[in-house]
Amino acid sequence: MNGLELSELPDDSEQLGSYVNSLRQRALKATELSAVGTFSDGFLIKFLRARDFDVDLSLKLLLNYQRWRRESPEISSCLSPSSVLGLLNASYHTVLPQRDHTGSRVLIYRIGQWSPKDWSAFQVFRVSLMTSEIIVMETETQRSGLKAIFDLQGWSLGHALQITPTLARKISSVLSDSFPLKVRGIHLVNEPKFFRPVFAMIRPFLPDKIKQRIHMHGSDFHNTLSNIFPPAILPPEYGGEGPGIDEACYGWTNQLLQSEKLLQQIAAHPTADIAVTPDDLRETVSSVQLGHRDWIVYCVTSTLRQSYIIFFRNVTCHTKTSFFQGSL
Ligand SMILES: Cc1c(C)c2c(c(C)c1O)CC[C@@](C)(CCC[C@H](C)CCC[C@H](C)CCCC(C)C)O2
Repeated sequence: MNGLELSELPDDSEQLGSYVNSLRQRALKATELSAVGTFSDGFLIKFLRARDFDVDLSLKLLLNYQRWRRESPEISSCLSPSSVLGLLNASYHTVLPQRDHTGSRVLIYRIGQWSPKDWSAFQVFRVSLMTSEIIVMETETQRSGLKAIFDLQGWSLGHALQITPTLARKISSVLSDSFPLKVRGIHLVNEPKFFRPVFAMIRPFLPDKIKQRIHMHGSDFHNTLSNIFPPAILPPEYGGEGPGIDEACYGWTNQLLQSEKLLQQIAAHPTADIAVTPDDLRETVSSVQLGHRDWIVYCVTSTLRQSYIIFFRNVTCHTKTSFFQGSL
């Protein structure tokens, strides 16, 4: 089976097991000296899918991801959507509700809505990292990657001064080999002439493959964008017939806010499965009792938006009702 066929298989299929185990062994060897304890299957599969199940390349990506996070605590240690709520409420960013015709997620960033007086480039970068961590949990996004539209209308000296050479390096790293997402296209629109010097800092560090995927559309982008993306999914502001940009931004802001806890866990334990506490469960037992005999099996979707099957044996009425108080 080739990488693309493997990528189509679900996370729990047997054929993936040997790839997951060999990446885990090599990652544990390579990170022996650091404090990383375990790697969950789900964590490793993201890196395998991102590199079409080439274990060498997946390992390299995984180590780069760890290094990037270690070297960028100013960005990666605080993944809290509520800490950048002002930016989100200004309609700076959205992930469109619908994928494009190839299955890619479509992201929009509107630089003009970022006031550089109020928000540092680190905070702005965190928005991208939060979105990336959320969408990379989706199997379909692991397979089909993302496309981003950057609207540079309103790009000013104040913005440019925030993009230091160090930050430019960090931008090129996440775009090339430090995050397990396939970048399928970057579309710049409304880019002014004086964006060029900033782009010139980022470009030299990008591999050819990514360079070729960056397109400059200028201010006459309505037609060109709607040739690339199905018009039905794009907001009218970008030449489509989908929901308006403010509505789309509002929708994604809510998704991010709902993921606050999940992002906190990713910032603290990026390599582990998401841990669930009784508190997470108590709020949202949307469950069915599947089994009987001495086992009681519940299927639970937690506030962290992951599903769990929970097995109980010999449950007394008391523990059951207190654990699921008010929810069943
Ligand atoms: C995983 C991942 C991350 C984390 C990511 C992006 C993409 C495509 C990813 O796949 C794109 C945006 C970026 C690099 C954050 C950028 C934050 C800065 C502060 C925005 C300033 C504006 C840039 C000067 C505009 C041009 C950038 C393009 C050439 C990418 O974060």
